[in-house]
Amino acid sequence: MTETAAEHPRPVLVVDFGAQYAQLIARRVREARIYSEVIAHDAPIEGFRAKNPAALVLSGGPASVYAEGAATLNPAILELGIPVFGICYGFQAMAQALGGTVANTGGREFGRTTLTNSGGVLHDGLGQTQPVWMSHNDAVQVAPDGFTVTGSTPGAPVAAFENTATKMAGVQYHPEVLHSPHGQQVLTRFLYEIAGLAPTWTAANIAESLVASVREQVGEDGLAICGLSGGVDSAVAAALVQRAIGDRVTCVFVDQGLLRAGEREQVQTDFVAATGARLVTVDAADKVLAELAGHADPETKRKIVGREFIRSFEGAVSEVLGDNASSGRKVQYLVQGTLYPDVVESGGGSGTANIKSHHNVGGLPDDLEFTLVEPLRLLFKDEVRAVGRELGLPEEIVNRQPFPGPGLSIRIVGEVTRARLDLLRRADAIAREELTAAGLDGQIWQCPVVLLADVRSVGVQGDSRTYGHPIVLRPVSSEDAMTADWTRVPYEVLEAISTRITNEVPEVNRVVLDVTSKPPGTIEWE
Ligand SMILES: Nc1ncnc2c1ncn2[C@@H]1O[C@H](COP(=O)(O)OP(=O)(O)OP(=O)(O)O)[C@@H](O)[C@H]1O
Ligand SMILES: O=c1[nH]c(=O)c2[nH+]cn([C@@H]3O[C@H](COP(=O)(O)O)[C@@H](O)[C@H]3O)c2[nH]1
Ligand SMILES: NC(=O)CC[C@H](N)C(=O)O
Ligand SMILES: [Mg+2]
Repeated sequence: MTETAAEHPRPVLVVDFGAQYAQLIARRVREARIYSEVIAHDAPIEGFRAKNPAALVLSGGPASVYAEGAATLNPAILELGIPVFGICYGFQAMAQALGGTVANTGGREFGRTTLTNSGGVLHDGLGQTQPVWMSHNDAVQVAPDGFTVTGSTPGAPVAAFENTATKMAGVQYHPEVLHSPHGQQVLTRFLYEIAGLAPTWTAANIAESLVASVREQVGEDGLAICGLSGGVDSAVAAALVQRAIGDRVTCVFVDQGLLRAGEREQVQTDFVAATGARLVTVDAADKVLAELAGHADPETKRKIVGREFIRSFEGAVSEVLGDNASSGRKVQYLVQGTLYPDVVESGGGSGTANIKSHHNVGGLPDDLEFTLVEPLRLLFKDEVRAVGRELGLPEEIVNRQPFPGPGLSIRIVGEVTRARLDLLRRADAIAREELTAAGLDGQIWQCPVVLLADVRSVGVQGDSRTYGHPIVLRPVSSEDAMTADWTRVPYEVLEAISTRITNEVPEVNRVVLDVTSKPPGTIEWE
């Protein structure tokens, strides 16, 4: 291990004008293997300079550039002398700032549109026309001096422009969404051909840079505990931190009584076997179930779980310190495998709504005394998996389906009781067994099994009337959990699960399938 911190790569900064897709753009830049982060459009110019960006991408946004109070493009950032790419609002803002004109021309376009190419570097090799995804009311009327117009659509005669001398370019459409099939290629052409950047952000470099920043944060003698769940994110976070500070980190696994069948044993054996990490297990089931008693509101349950995790970590400190407990040493740092979707759904983005408080972000108590170490906070799951592979974690861990920290508490719609947990565990084990037996684990992102504890319906079993609970199957496919679709599980497999659950779990007389995408639904029911 080297002792010097690896130099952090110069980022491509995505300047956020209130876009739906700012993080998605950053992710697409990283897919082109160039490091990228999001920055607020109104961050002070010193903030931009401090990041030493390699290029800027100006995002879309809801405002009109000519409107009073619109999110303004600070002209100083165009004078940093670095390449700039504008998307939608960013394209319009750039046009206006550089002397072109933007107006509401009546040419609004939403959804699929055909772009006609007219030369240039961005669209080179894409043929005469290409489908692009649009979402705009305003349009650039006149491109700024020095820019060549390289694309047009029926509603936007100036739909793309570029100035290779100043390394500036922009497009009215959204190259970052999958519905613009050549979008990634266009973005990549900007990065490589116009901005002249090299693809160096690989899993190996990511791991190295994250290890270096953890080492810098925790310092030479800081002690840390790492919340370990058996899931992908905490396993990768633990492995990174282990690399950074060696045995000064101890993993703590908390059993809140909300786990699925077999999970505790799996963490204790698999993870320790794979990494040799020191593991302390906390049994918090009695306390957590007592705290959850009487609560049916999802956000209340999430906050209780979040708070109790921290209380368990605090309680584990003396065991972690062991012989050092009397020496006055402190465990100051708490490592969590928090990912970007956890942050954004908890309302942690700039101006984003709170959808649900993830226990490790929005569910943290106010009196938290640990300093958080969250090396994966800006990444998406597939990026984390790549880092995990790079660190040598086994595929069984890296490919594991996600399971939420609040566990079965957010899969029981209603109050959480031991009897309900027991019922749900039996149903869940059957669903998992059948999906695995059918070889579907690789296709499914995860399959929450949900108990509608306050709903009952009438059934007939063995010629008798039953009045039981429904179980919901929620198999989903996803790339990063930000959006998801319901997985088309073959009917035979669904039938096997339904038959077994209703036969083997006497409290259940109905099994239903959730056929809702995200949005409008979310993956978990609470
Ligand atoms: N049972 C647990 N004991 C200790 N820490 C936990 C536990 N469950 C969750 N955490 C902490 O909360 C973080 C967020 O949980 P989350 O479920 O999102 O991640 P994960 O379990 O590591 O990965 P996955 O998303 O694959 O389940 C974890 O990375 C871990 O730090
Ligand atoms: O550790 C976690 N703590 C939480 O509080 C939490 N809430 C949701 N999830 C997981 O996040 C992903 C997206 O879930 P939703 O569509 O339900 O928001 C899915 O993978 C969910 O399982 C959580 N994970
Ligand atoms: N998606 C966007 O960035 C839209 C930009 C601007 N608000 C328009 O309607 O034209
Ligand atoms: Mg988990």
